[in-house]
Amino acid sequence: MPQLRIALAQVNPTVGDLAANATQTVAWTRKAAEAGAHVVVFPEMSLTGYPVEDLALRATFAEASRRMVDEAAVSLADAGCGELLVYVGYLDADPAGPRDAAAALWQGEVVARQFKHHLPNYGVFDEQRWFKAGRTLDVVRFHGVDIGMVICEDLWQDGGPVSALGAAGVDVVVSPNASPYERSKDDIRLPLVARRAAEAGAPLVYANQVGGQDDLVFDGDSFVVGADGELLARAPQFVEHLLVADLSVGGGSGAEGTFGGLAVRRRVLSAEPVPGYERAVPPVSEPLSDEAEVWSALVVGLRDYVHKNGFRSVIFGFSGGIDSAVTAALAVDALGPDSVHGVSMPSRYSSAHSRDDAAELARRLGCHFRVEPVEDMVRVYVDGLGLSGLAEQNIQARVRGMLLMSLSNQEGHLVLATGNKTELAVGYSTMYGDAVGGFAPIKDVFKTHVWTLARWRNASAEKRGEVPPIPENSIAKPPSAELRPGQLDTDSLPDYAVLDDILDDYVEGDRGYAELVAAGFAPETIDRVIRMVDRAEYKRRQYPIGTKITFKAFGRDRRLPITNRWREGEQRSL
Ligand SMILES: Nc1ncnc2c1ncn2[C@@H]1O[C@H](COP(=O)(O)OP(=O)(O)OC[C@H]2O[C@@H]([n+]3cccc(C(=O)O)c3)[C@H](O)[C@@H]2O)[C@@H](O)[C@H]1O
Ligand SMILES: Nc1ncnc2c1ncn2[C@@H]1O[C@H](COP(=O)(O)OP(=O)(O)OP(=O)(O)O)[C@@H](O)[C@H]1O
Ligand SMILES: NC(=O)CC[C@H](N)C(=O)O
Repeated sequence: MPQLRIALAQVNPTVGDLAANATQTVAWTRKAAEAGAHVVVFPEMSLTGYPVEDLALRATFAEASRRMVDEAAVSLADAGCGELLVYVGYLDADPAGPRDAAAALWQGEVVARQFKHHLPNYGVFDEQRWFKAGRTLDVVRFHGVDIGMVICEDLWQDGGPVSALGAAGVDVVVSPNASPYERSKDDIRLPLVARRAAEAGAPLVYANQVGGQDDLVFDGDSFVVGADGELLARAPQFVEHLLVADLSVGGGSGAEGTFGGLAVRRRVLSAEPVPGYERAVPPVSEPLSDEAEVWSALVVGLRDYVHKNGFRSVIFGFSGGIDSAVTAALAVDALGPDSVHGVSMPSRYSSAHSRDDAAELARRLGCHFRVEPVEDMVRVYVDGLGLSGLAEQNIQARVRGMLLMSLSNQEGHLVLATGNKTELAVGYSTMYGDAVGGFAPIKDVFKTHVWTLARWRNASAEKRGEVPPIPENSIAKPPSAELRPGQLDTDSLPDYAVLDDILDDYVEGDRGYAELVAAGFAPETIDRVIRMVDRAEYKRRQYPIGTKITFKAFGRDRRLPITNRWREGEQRSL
């Protein structure tokens, strides 16, 4: 039976940096060559990065991407990797329009080229705006093995391109992917791909991107399944990795023609099987636990946003509360303590424990910390403008926001916003105040989940014999914005456990009023929450982006009009 060693290059490309991504392709192919691989599979659009969004519509970018594929083929050959068959992803364009494309490179040339067939157009994806769909499948015979390819969403279609490849006959299917992380998505992908392998009647090689890109983070988790769906190899999540797997597969006996409406083309590169060699046992990495997975997603999303945008450090307010404490622990895990600057900005309403807890947090993390009282600055506005009530309360948050932005301008740190998904949902933040910043690491984490993550992070530190980073007091105390004497979040909001349950149903589940009542929530609480959520749309639009970890994150996943008189449960007939 012919053998083939396949390497999955789980890399972290940077959108738009064609030259760096091509250099990365050569470097990782070299590693694959050293590992004795015959075939290397990179993620979807690995030369351009993913998603390129409206860059896809720029003719100059598409042209540069097409040129880079040819240059990459030559560079690979020049680097002594010409005998490896290398699958890369890139942006193509032809008279029909832009294409999400993959190419097979061999001996300095592009030997196969295929466009994505199914263009996802839901959630965060707008691919029908960006690309035209392909209609062909390019199979190559390499070392006597027929290799077909499909790109990401093509795998998610029952009876799609994979079943066409199965009908045409292939020995292996390789698949470049850029599948963004969402909680528990890995539990869906593996059985899905196993079903596709059965449909193809061949092993399936699933190579996924890793790393952060704006509000998306990719977990990698690349793997190989056999024709029977058995998991043969699996890469670790959230790190760049070269996964190498040996496959013994049936030798090329497929047909050309039209299958499932798609034209299957074939090209023979080399009919001779590779001489027998000793197979290695491929590694099967264990997936991370639920909380470790979310934590890693938030760390990688933050780190890549900061570094890929040219920053070396971040700054934000340390209030002694749980949100800024979790943000600080994430920032230190992502960037190291020397790149994190905490600022305590006490006002007349700040409690002694909030200052102490903030200082203790900084001590435990070993990050930079300073105290900048805001009382005098606040007084200038309050007295000068005659502010009172909510206006007086909010000016404290606004002075803090201005102070942080000024330090950012002066010292070059990126400002982080510390708001969580619950606050964002109900509009519980001050615009141009605690909502300022360039990136919001926990904006897709519900408040109750913030506490869970804090406890998990402390417990995992303890297990390693390290100091738990988050002061116990920040976890245990009742949350307060401290904008007026004795203020508690629960003065304005329902209890967070109830609130998060309703939000989960209304925001994530898109449930209607009657369904929320049927779920057992008190009608007056539902009314109140729905009104707060709907009214806060304008605030969310102005909020910084942050890493998506849920099925439906605020932003591209949930696009609602701001000017909107529809209210659940308030419909009247004429
Ligand atoms: N549809 C619309 N489109 C565009 N802009 C709109 C708007 N509706 C109001 N606005 C503007 O928004 C302003 C109101 O928003 P804003 O100034 O932010 O103020 P607002 O939402 O009225 O008050 C902030 C709330 O968040 C709470 N808070 C603040 C800070 C931190 C925390 C925390 O615990 O983390 C909580 C605070 O206790 C208070 O309940 C209006 O004065 C108006 O200028
Ligand atoms: N006294 C303060 N010193 C420094 N930063 C502050 C202070 N008060 C608020 N902030 C900043 O504003 C954010 C909003 O905090 P606030 O105390 O209003 O409520 P919160 O949403 O419960 O946040 P946290 O749990 O971090 O306190 C904080 O996370 C922090 O970054
Ligand atoms: N890039 C894509 O086609 C991604 C879509 C796919 N359903 C996924 O999230 O895995």
